[in-house]
Amino acid sequence: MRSPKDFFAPLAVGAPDPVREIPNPPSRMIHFFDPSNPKMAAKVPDLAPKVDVLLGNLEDGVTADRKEEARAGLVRIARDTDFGRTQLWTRVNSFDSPWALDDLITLVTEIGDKLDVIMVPKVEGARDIHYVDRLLAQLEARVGLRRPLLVHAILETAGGVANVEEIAGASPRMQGISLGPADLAASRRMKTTRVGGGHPGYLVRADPVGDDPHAGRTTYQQDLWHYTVARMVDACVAHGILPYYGPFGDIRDVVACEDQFRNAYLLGCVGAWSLHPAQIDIARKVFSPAPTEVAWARRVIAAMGDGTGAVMLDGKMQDDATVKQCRVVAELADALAERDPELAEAYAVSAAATEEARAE
Ligand SMILES: CC(=O)SCCNC(=O)CCNC(=O)[C@H](O)C(C)(C)COP(=O)(O)OP(=O)(O)OC[C@H]1O[C@@H](n2cnc3c(N)ncnc32)[C@H](O)[C@@H]1OP(=O)(O)O
Ligand SMILES: O=CC(=O)O
Ligand SMILES: [Mg+2]
Repeated sequence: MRSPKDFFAPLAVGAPDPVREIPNPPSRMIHFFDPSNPKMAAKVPDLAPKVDVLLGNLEDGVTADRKEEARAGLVRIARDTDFGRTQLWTRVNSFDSPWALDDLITLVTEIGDKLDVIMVPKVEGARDIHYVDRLLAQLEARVGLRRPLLVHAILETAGGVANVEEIAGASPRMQGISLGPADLAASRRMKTTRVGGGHPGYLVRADPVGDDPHAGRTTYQQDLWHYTVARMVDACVAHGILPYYGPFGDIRDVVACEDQFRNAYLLGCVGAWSLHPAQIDIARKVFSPAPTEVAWARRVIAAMGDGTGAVMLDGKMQDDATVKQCRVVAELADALAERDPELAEAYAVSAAATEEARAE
């Protein structure tokens, strides 16, 4: 275990000081693109202003014979594109692969100043984070980076889930964790071939009425990922880092995608991956609180004055705890409004409408 006293000392001479607080700009959608795919690469400049995070993916989804091209493509794109306020992330290959070492060396030395976060797949435990932590410090020192790169782990092995708390707290570089339901299903030997979402066979059934065990028994499909997402959220929040839902593979099923993203949002996740342009607006909608929720949160905050005691609002009890719940929503809305003029307008309109309703 690393001593708390030296947790914030650089791991290489000349590397930048580690961050003490994880930056939390909007990251509602982490949009994946394959830098070796010319069609996707051509869309990056147009996509940049529409997404919170663009991620150049080098791992699964990129064929083995295009790994080098993907790496070189990402270097080119990072140098040639104005990303504005949009963050640039990458997902490197897994540490047991023949490509990971060159991914890290090339990307940090060539475009380390452009990258915000390095996503690491198939993290099994703190040992994987310690490895990348030291290596990044050495590379940062070599090229003289002044800002440390942050690390994001994918939770996609049974071992990783068993060790999720130690992963979340393994380094001051830890920015967040995403659920990886495809690899995790394989690792656990779950019998689903879907990428995220529920399964018609995983259900609860209402009790029988009368003697017929088949008649009138409604079933409800369940979320296969509930336990893991909840566990991941607790591990992340306990360590001051950010939880994300990962991929939803049925691109055409925009309804189920929205439901899966919303489950994650309600449980505490700050964003999800978008694999296709069609999923960008779903994530924006789901991970931005609805104007009515924001208006309600602001009403509770206003009614609670200094935030202590108990009051009744529209028949609902409010107290010190509910005002904290409402601050989560209101603070998220303020942060998003700062970035997104459309949302700023929607939240301002809802605030004005609430004021009017109260005055009447
Ligand atoms: C389990 C995991 O690890 S998930 C993460 C790894 N996987 C990925 O990153 C997958 C990323 N996404 C993709 O590869 C693609 O979206 C696919 C394969 C799912 C579907 O691709 P297509 O069959 O081309 O979809 P579709 O025909 O609807 O695409 C429409 C257009 O959007 C483009 N497009 C598709 N996905 C993306 C994307 N992620 N980013 C930018 N552009 C995209 C296509 O190139 C196509 O361009 P065109 O109009 O110039 O021809
Ligand atoms: O990498 C993501 C996954 O679901 O696997
Ligand atoms: Mg995976």
